[in-house]
Amino acid sequence: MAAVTEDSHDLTAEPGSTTGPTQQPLISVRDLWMVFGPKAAAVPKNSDLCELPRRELMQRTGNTIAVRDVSFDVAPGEVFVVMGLSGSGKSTLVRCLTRLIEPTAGSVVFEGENLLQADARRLRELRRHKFSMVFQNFGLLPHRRVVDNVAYGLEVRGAGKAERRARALEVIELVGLSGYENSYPDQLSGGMQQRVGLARALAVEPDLMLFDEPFSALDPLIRRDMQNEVIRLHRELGKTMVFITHDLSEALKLGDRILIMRDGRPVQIGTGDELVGAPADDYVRDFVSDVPKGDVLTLRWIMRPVTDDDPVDGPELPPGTVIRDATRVVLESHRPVRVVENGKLLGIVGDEEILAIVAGAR
Ligand SMILES: Nc1ncnc2c1ncn2[C@@H]1O[C@H](COP(=O)(O)OP(=O)(O)OP(=O)(O)O)[C@@H](O)[C@H]1O
Repeated sequence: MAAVTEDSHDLTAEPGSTTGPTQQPLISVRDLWMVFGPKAAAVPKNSDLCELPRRELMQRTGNTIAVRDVSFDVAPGEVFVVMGLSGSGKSTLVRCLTRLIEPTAGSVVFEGENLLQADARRLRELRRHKFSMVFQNFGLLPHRRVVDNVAYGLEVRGAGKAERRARALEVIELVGLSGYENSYPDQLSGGMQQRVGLARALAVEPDLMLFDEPFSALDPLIRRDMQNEVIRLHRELGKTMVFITHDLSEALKLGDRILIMRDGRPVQIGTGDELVGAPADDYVRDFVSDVPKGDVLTLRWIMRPVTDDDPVDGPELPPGTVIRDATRVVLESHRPVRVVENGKLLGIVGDEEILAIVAGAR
């Protein structure tokens, strides 16, 4: 796993890993900077200023670097999570994707189009037809019934009343809110209000859904329900999602890949098992230290090469099997499990490898 170096933007996993979009990306971000303050554009070009600690840069120039040289691709249908502590630049980064905040430098290419060159009219069109956002504070219109909140994006787009209502009722059912069409937001619990937020975002059939810490304000149990809801909707609809969170367990649960940010910098991009199995630096290592490894890592991470002494007639499992799910098979078998991909024997896993993880030795 490559850590960030001054001359390297490759934060993805090493060859042979399972990650990284292989098809044409839906959205492609390159060398993106967002600097707040006077003469912001000068900052990315000035390596001395870029290296200053936050406070000093502010004192000397009045600028804050919120997003610092970030590059990544999101594949169609992927759930891409941006994770980091408060102030790490997550919200700014995601707002730059649709130019709700105007980036200082870099490029954002969406479906082959450089969004930084789009004029105001084209941007409006894209925001109405291609993107939708789910916010932490729900962002519902208090004086509108659920059905009218959900239909809002279609109304802005100029859809007729009957069409709007039909589509709104369809997505209200999809998010499990049938029966509440005529309620007002303040008659609903937080979780239900966020379901309305989800329905409103889905109603416009966007190509890209952006989630800005949508569940942070919810109680833990409701939050878990809503995470499962997003997983279900993603499975059913296959939408591409960019999801911001500061919660690692949420990131691991939802993300196909996760970008970890620190002080505006990208620290590592990878699947959950890559972050846990090969953290790029001490910061990521610290972040993932409490994650139960057996719940995240797969057999690929613990298999050992086959030697002449190893019996090779044990049960067979694919390398992507999560260790937790393989534990019983391995421990119950008298022979090591063979890790096989496309008919090829990659390695074997025996009791020792499993127990080392369960006992926290690896
Ligand atoms: N409009 C602004 N003007 C000046 N500085 C800003 C502005 N918006 C954000 N910042 C600064 O940019 C940095 C990144 O902020 P951002 O809100 O993107 O972080 P975040 O990771 O989303 O944090 P949080 O989870 O608290 O929202 C912070 O130092 C913040 O103070």
